[in-house]
Amino acid sequence: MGASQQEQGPLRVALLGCGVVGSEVARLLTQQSADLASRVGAPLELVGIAVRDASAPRPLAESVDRSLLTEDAEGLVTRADIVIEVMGGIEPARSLLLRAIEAGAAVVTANKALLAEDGPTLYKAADTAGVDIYFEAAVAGAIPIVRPVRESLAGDHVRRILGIVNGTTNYVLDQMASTGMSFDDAVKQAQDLGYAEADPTADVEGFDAAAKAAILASLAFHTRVSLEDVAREGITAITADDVAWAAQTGHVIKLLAIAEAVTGDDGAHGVSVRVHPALVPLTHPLAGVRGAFNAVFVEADAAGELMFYGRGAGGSPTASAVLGDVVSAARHRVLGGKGPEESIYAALPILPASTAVTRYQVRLAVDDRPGVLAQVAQVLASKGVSIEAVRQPSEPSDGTQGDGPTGVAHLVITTHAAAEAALAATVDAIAVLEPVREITSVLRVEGA
Ligand SMILES: NC(=O)C1=CN([C@@H]2O[C@H](COP(=O)(O)OP(=O)(O)OC[C@H]3O[C@@H](n4cnc5c(N)ncnc54)[C@H](O)[C@@H]3O)[C@@H](O)[C@H]2O)C=CC1
Ligand SMILES: N[C@@H](CC=O)C(=O)O
Ligand code: NA
Repeated sequence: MGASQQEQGPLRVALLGCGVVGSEVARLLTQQSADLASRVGAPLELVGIAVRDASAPRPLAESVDRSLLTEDAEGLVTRADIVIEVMGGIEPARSLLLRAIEAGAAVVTANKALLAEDGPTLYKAADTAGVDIYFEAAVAGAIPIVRPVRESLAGDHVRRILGIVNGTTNYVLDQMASTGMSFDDAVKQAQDLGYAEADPTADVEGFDAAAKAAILASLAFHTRVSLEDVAREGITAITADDVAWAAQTGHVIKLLAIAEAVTGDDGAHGVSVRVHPALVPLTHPLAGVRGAFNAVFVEADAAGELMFYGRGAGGSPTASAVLGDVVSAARHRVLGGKGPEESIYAALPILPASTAVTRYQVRLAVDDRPGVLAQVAQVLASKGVSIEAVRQPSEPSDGTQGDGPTGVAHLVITTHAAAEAALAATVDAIAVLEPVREITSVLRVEGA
């Protein structure tokens, strides 16, 4: 350690929230204090942990001094050099972060919901105050993806980001596919394991993935993208039957987040961002992303394809990302310098998700008699939707439809890439054909 570093006094660190992530941040800050001091060039002193109820029992590592727990979050943020926000929600998290920034503190947050709703207010406040704002933990937990997109790829042109960015839904879909567990039981397990948000609706309805997609899209395309710009569909409509049929046809269902450069009908360039369940071929690397793991593919003009993989949820992995940000902010305090500011110079229009063309798989139950397939194919042709494959598989081996009516055949039609509107019109026309009993599901196919 150099002389100037030895003279540096401790940096005061305030922690807001002591739940799944906060308790692990506190543990790492205290257990690894010697290493952190060496890496930063100054000790990091945890000066307080804001909680709702300081007397409530909570599992905390022995290294953490319980007298640091306080219910005075407002007072705490004004006496710190670095404020870590891991309490979640919009308020009071936003007000506390703004207050910390105004008081001159650098801030680190894992709060994707807040960033996707009102990130620009925080970024502007941080720019005005000349302090750092870091948020690696807000997207894909432990996986370094914010920093690579925000900094490492700052000299390139990102074309597309495609990934699994929600651990809870990936865990749920994986459990349903691999063990036959029910949706509700799998969600409960994800909650018990610390993957789910305080309200797991945010996970299963796709809000959490949409917030992360908005954050990544903003960084990748130098354009403000907020939660409401993201076309969102969660996994609550996915049935055990869908999961079984996906396997039968060589796929697995994943909740995907996709942000891509698109060209509108008028030739204008823009960005489209969407989150929805999709069929992924078993041969694609995303199909092998199990449990609460996440994976993100980035396609950039010069770099080509990049893949980021790791634990996307859970206390310890998320705390790792938080601590990395704390070290960056702390180094700036010691050595000078500052992290990047918001980059929105491109200001691209946000185009509807329907601008993107994708392949689809349409599953339907029809009368089991000659000529039906020809009728269905005729509708597809008349709507300009090209067929890639038609299968009439036997029912899934788990018998999910095994006691259905006799005389019924199941058709699985995979299309070539088609526009959303053309596909919707096609499905509507097929549904009213006389031998068609039911359109069982319509799912996008990605990653072929
Ligand atoms: N759990 C995970 O795997 C990940 C969580 N995150 C984000 O990290 C943040 C925290 O998540 P978790 O630790 O899982 O949540 P949690 O619900 O386990 O912990 C939140 C903590 O903040 C405290 N808190 C909430 N409002 C408060 C207030 N007004 N005053 C004082 N304390 C308050 C709660 O009492 C609780 O201790 C959220 O923004 C979440 O989206 C990000 C990545 C992964
Ligand atoms: N609830 C989130 C936690 C991490 O961001 C998830 O399941 O991915
Ligand atoms: Na991350």
